[in-house]
Amino acid sequence: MENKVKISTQNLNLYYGENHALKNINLDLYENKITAFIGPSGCGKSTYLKTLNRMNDLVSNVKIEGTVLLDNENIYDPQVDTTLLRKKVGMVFQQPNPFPMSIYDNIAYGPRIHGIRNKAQLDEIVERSLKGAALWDEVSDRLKKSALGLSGGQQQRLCIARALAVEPEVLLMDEPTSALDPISTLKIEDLMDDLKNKYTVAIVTHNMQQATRIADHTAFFLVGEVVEYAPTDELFTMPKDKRTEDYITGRFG
Ligand SMILES: Nc1ncnc2c1ncn2[C@@H]1O[C@H](COP(=O)(O)OP(=O)(O)OP(=O)(O)O)[C@@H](O)[C@H]1O
Repeated sequence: MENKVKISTQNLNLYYGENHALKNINLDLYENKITAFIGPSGCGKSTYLKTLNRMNDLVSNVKIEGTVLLDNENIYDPQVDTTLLRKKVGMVFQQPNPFPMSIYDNIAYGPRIHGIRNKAQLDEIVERSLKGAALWDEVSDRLKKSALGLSGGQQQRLCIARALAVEPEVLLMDEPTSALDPISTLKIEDLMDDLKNKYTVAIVTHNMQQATRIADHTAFFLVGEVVEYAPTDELFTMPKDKRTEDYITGRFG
């Protein structure tokens, strides 16, 4: 299948005060594909991920230059409504962070904020989102119970369901399995493979095996730069840059 660009990053620079954390990033994310960002700690992977739905806007003393096109529209245009942007480009974090409320209310939270009040409609969204996150069968009989009673892996799938509830087009995941056991990790990886049929997915991971298992494309970051970006199997079997080769063979990082 041909690669269609969903997000195009052009000459993106980001500074935290004096720290030039992203250096001239040019990278395209493809629709209905999973793109992984790998690289040593502090190289800018999370920072880059967060530029894709303007989460860094919330950091004080940050300066962002360049362009990020989502379906050919610049998300950094001053006219852009960041609430709507973040509805389109959802995010899942490293630590599962369900709200201290029922499973149902966790999922209904976003749709309610966007004005949906009708009970039947909310019921339908909750069921669809939990099914989409492969959690429905495990929780359908306890929707009114606290989300905090779920296991870590279930909580992370709940957070994915919460992201799906507002019908995003892109899902950003920042090390979504690093706090989970191997079985929960495999469940989330299977789920991601499903999700890409409907969404465009970007994931930061420290786990190179994970990138090879799930990602269509992988970008290798080093001190704020993208050193190499390629189809995952190429990047891991025939890296073009010596620094990529050194990293994937475990010589540093
Ligand atoms: N909110 C912030 N304010 C100031 N500096 C920050 C902030 N967030 C990140 N940085 C700095 O930006 C650089 C890139 O950090 P970032 O978290 O993006 O790296 P990373 O590759 O995701 O690292 P890790 O794998 O450890 O999560 C680092 O030098 C970090 O100290």
